[in-house]
Amino acid sequence: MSQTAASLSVRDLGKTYTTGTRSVRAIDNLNFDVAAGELVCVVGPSGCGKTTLLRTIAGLLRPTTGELTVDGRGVTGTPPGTAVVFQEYGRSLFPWLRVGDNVALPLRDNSVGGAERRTRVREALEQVGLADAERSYPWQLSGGMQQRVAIARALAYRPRLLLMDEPFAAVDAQTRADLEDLVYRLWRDLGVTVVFITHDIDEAVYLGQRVLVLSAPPSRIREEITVDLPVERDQLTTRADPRFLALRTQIHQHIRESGR
Ligand SMILES: Nc1ncnc2c1ncn2[C@@H]1O[C@H](COP(=O)(O)OP(=O)(O)OP(=O)(O)O)[C@@H](O)[C@H]1O
Repeated sequence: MSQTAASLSVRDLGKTYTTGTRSVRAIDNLNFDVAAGELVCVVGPSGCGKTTLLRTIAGLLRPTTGELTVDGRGVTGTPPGTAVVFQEYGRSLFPWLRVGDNVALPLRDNSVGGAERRTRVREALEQVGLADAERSYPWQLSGGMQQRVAIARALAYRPRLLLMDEPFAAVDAQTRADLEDLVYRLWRDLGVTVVFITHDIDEAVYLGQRVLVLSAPPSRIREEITVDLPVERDQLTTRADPRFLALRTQIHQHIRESGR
C-alpha cells in the first residue's frame, strides 16, 4: 500500500473556548510546519492545549485565529486525506459492529466499492497483526488489540495525514511499547505524515523525527527539537542510547520551565 504524504503548515493558529461570559485561551499564535512524510511529536505540560491543537488541525474545532495549509492550499474543516486515532478506543469503536465493519466504516461514504473495501480492510488488519480478528466484536479483544483496530481503520482509509491524540495513554507498558513499534514501522513502510500528541516525553523521543514542545496556555511553541537518533530504533538499544537520554532530559527541562 502506498500513498502520497501531505505537508502541513500551521500559521498564527489560536483557539479560545467561549462558554457564556467565560473564555479560555487554549492556544495562541502557533506556527510550525510538518514536511510530507515526517513524524512529528507534540509534548507539553498538562492542559497546555495539545488536544485542542490536534482537534483544530483535524477540523473538529474551528480555529479562532490563523490558518492551516495542506500542500500549500488553505483548508477549512478536515484536511482531505486525514485520519485521526484517539486515546479512547473504547469510544471510537462501535461495540455492535464486528472488527471488519468497524474498519470499513470510513470507507462507506468515500465511494470505495465493495470488493476494494474488503481488500483494504483485510490489508489494514494484516498490517496491524489482526488478520484473524475480522469477525470478532471489539469487546472480545484486549485494549491493545482494540487500539490496533482503531489504527487499522485509519490505515484502511489510506490517509495522507495521520493525527494521533495520546493513542497509547490507556494501555499497559508492554502493550504500549508494542504499539509504538507498530506505528513506527507503519510510518516507515507507508511514508505517511504523522502528527503524534503525547504527554510521554520518552515516547516522543523514541518515535519522533522532531519534537515540538508547547508552553503552558495560552500555548505557543516553546522549543522545536530535532531527534538526531538513528532511524533504526528499538526499545532496548534506542532508549539506552546516551543521545536519547540527553534529548529526554532537555525536553523535561523545557516542560518544567514552561509549566511554571
Ligand atoms: N470544550 C472546552 N471548553 C472550554 N475550555 C476547554 C475545552 N476543552 C479544553 N479546554 C481548556 O483548554 C485548555 C487546553 O486543554 P487541552 O485538553 O487541549 O490540553 P491538553 O494539553 O490536551 O491536556 P492534557 O495534557 O491534560 O491532556 C485547558 O485549559 C482546558 O481546560
